[in-house]
Amino acid sequence: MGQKTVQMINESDEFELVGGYNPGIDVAHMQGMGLNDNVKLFSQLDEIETDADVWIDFTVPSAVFGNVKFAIEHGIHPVVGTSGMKEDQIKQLQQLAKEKQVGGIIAPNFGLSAVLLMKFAKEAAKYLPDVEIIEMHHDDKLDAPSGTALSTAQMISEVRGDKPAPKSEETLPGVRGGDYKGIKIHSVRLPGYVAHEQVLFGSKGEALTIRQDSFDRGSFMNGVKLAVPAAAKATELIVGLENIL
Ligand SMILES: NC(=O)C1=CN([C@@H]2O[C@H](COP(=O)(O)OP(=O)(O)OC[C@H]3O[C@@H](n4cnc5c(N)ncnc54)[C@H](OP(=O)(O)O)[C@@H]3O)[C@@H](O)[C@H]2O)C=CC1
Ligand SMILES: O=C(O)C1=N[C@H](C(=O)O)C[C@H](O)C1
Repeated sequence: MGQKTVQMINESDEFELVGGYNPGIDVAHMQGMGLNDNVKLFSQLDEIETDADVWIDFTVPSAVFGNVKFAIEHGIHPVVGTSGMKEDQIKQLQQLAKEKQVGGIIAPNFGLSAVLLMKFAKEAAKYLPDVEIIEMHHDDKLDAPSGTALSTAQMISEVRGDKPAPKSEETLPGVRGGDYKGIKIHSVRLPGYVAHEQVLFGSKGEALTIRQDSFDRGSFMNGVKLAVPAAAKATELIVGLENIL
């Protein structure tokens, strides 16, 4: 995603890349990404000195909270794609953003198909409250469930409330998947996959399946392009791309 972001910025007339950060910085690799000579590279958070307006974070679940906190504290508006942040961490960052008046955007998914899937699933759950989610990703993904699946479950539970999933004895532990307020989430990790999600609704005598597929990681950049100017003028930390579309 870092490479796609650099490519998108280099091709844009609106944005300029002024810096890059990676604690395990590999200069040769970064040079291969087509960075200009005036792009400053940093390998330690506390060494970052920049007049950047926006911080785009596609990193790892263990680092994202610290990165975004640093950005807000230094007046840089965050655009966050990294998954795996806990609800209380997001709340803390929202509070900090409010105090500092440095807003930004956290988007579990920057792909339009995924944003629409979440909206449609929330609508469907009003009428079809029995639902399970299957998310499918490449086998390098560090976290499970995906941020998108968790966000889908959160949006569905806003309209249907808590509803326990049917009880069944697991003769193979974990076989019924994770449980978010009664919504079962199943995470598939396979080579060849990119990012995909299905939301399955069941009812008496009928069913509805909503599916989205991200086949190319460049597709997430459409959402990032929209998020950057919106984040730069935001005074609070917005969660969900749908809130700026
Ligand atoms: N919201 C969205 O639309 C999307 C979100 N994502 C999410 O974005 C994140 C990144 O995905 P992806 O690019 O596939 O993952 P990768 O593992 O390919 O890239 C993560 C990068 O973060 C670097 N990194 C590791 N630790 C830190 C740190 N402490 N601070 C800064 N950088 C660090 C890694 O460097 P090194 O290799 O040297 O360890 C690596 O370059 C994931 O959480 C993923 O779920 C992905 C796609 C779309
Ligand atoms: O790791 C990925 O690839 C993706 N991560 C995000 C998530 O956890 O939902 C978004 C998209 O699914 C791709």
